[in-house]
Amino acid sequence: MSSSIATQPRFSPGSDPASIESTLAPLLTSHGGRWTLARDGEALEREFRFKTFARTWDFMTAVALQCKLKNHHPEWSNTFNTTFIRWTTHHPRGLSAKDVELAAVCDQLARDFGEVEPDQQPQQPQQQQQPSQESQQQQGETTMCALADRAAGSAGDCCVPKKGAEKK
Ligand SMILES: C[C@H](O)[C@H](O)[C@H]1CNC2=NC(N)=NC(=O)C2=N1
Repeated sequence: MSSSIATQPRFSPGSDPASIESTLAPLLTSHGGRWTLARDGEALEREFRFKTFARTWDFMTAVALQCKLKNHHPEWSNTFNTTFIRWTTHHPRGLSAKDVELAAVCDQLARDFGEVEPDQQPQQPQQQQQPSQESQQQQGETTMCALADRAAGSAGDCCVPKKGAEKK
C-alpha cells in the first residue's frame, strides 16, 4: 500500500467532515473495513482480488460506470486478477464525500462480482520454496500502488478547472 499510512483524514476544503466521518469510519481497517487512509489522510486505498482477469475487468467496468455517473474518478491499476484502487479528490485537494461514497460503492460491487477473500487465496504447491504469501502479497501491492502512482502522475492537473471555466 501507499508509503504513508495515515490515521486522520484530511478533508477536501468545502467538505463537511461531520457528515463524512460517519460513513468513512466503517470502511476503514481500524473499524473492521478494508480501506486504509493514505497520502496524509487525503486518500482511501484498497486492493481487490477476483478469481479471473475477466471477473476483475467486469468489476472495474462497473466501477467506471459509477465514475461517469458521479463525475469522479479513481487512481487505479490492474494486474491479472487484482486491482488496486485509490480514491482522492484532486481539486480541491483532499478526501471528499464522493471518495467515501465511491469506496462504499466499490465494496458493494466487489461483493456482487464475487471478490476472493484474502484467506481464500489458492494454496501454492508445498514443494517449491515460494516466497511467503505475505511477502508476495506485499510485493504485489507495492507494484500495484506504484502503477497507480505512475498513472496519477502522468494525469497531471486532471481536475484543475481550466482558466475561465469557473467564471461561466
Ligand atoms: C471538471 C470535473 O468535474 C472535475 O475535473 C472532476 C472530475 N473527476 C474528479 N475526480 C477526482 N478524483 N477528483 C476531482 O477533483 C475530480 N474532478
